[in-house]
Amino acid sequence: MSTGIETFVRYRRQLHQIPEPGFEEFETQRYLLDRIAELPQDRIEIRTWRTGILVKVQGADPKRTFGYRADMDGLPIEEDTSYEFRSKHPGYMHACGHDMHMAIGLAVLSHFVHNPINDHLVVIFQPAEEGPGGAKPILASEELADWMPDQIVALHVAPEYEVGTIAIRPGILFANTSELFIDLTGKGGHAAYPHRANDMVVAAAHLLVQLQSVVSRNVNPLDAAVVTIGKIEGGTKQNIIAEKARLEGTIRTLSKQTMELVKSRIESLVKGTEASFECTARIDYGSNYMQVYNNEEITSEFMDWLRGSGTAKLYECTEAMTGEDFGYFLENIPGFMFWLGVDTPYGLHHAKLEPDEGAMPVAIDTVTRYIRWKSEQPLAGGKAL
Ligand SMILES: CC(=O)N[C@@H](CCC[C@H](N)C(=O)O)C(=O)O
Repeated sequence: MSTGIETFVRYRRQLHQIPEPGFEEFETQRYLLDRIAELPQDRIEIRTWRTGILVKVQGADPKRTFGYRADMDGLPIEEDTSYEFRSKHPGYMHACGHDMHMAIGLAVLSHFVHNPINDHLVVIFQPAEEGPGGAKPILASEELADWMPDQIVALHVAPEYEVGTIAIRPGILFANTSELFIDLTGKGGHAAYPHRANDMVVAAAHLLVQLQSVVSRNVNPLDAAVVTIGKIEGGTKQNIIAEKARLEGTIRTLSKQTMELVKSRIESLVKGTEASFECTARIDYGSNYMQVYNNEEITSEFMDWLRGSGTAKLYECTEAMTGEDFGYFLENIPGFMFWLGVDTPYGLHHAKLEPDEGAMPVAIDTVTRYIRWKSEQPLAGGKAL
């Protein structure tokens, strides 16, 4: 593996071409293992966990372990970028920057293999961030147990910030999330005999509108919550009354209490739908993600370091209603996540997302210099950080 930025930009483009769903990142895993095999092997150990990869770089005189985490999965989006290196997997796209997160991970790994520090480094390539969530099970895995970092860092591309900007805040950065799947079952029938059927397309339409009242009428306006239904399905043909309908969405809140309130209101509305439309309903909350809570002390220290380092312009941002299963890492390991400005008019999860690759050297420089600096700080009173 050569070490110039053009190498990692090339890797990002190659990864961009092979987006895969969560826990099916087989080609991605193979690609990363091939790149990791090109590194000098004498100071690294490699483990796989499902479709993920853990790589440990041995420190010269280790007292602690630093971690960098990159997510690996793509999204079910038909790409509509102007790239020559568009996705080769029909219907799938890296529309959340995970291709860049992984390429930056390879660069961080390569940097510390070639330029050792005293402490250990573990780079974690984690599957299934978009769902159902790889962070929680990888944290519980045997493969990570004896390599558990003492401090961990991750980043996420941010279309709304200029290249050269890092946005972060101590404390909560991203929301608590819960997926939401509602299945309605009524009685299908002939389109011309509505009185003999219970139409689940109509029931779903009413429920969809009622769900909009949860945030606007049940959540304190000074609190924050989102209920988004991103997909709705129902029926089989234009002249058949639909027996079944399904709503798929996500709930976001900045506190666990609000998550409970939102879920209990949704459950009441769904019960009401059963009564009103004489149907049965089933709610499935899919996967839930812990909020991303940046360790206040370490994040403030990083922000002070960043102001002095000049590797990027610091912006202290507000919380976002995005979700990230990196929250589970931060529940267990002190550390932080930051937004990396990639300056593009289209947002995350958009078919035209084209993050500016000029952000890659900013991230690589910041992460490697920060970890090196942190590793050189004396340990106070036997503490790991
Ligand atoms: C950074 C980002 O976009 N993350 C995703 C995480 C999705 C979690 C889960 N599948 C859900 O939809 O609740 C996001 O949509 O924020």
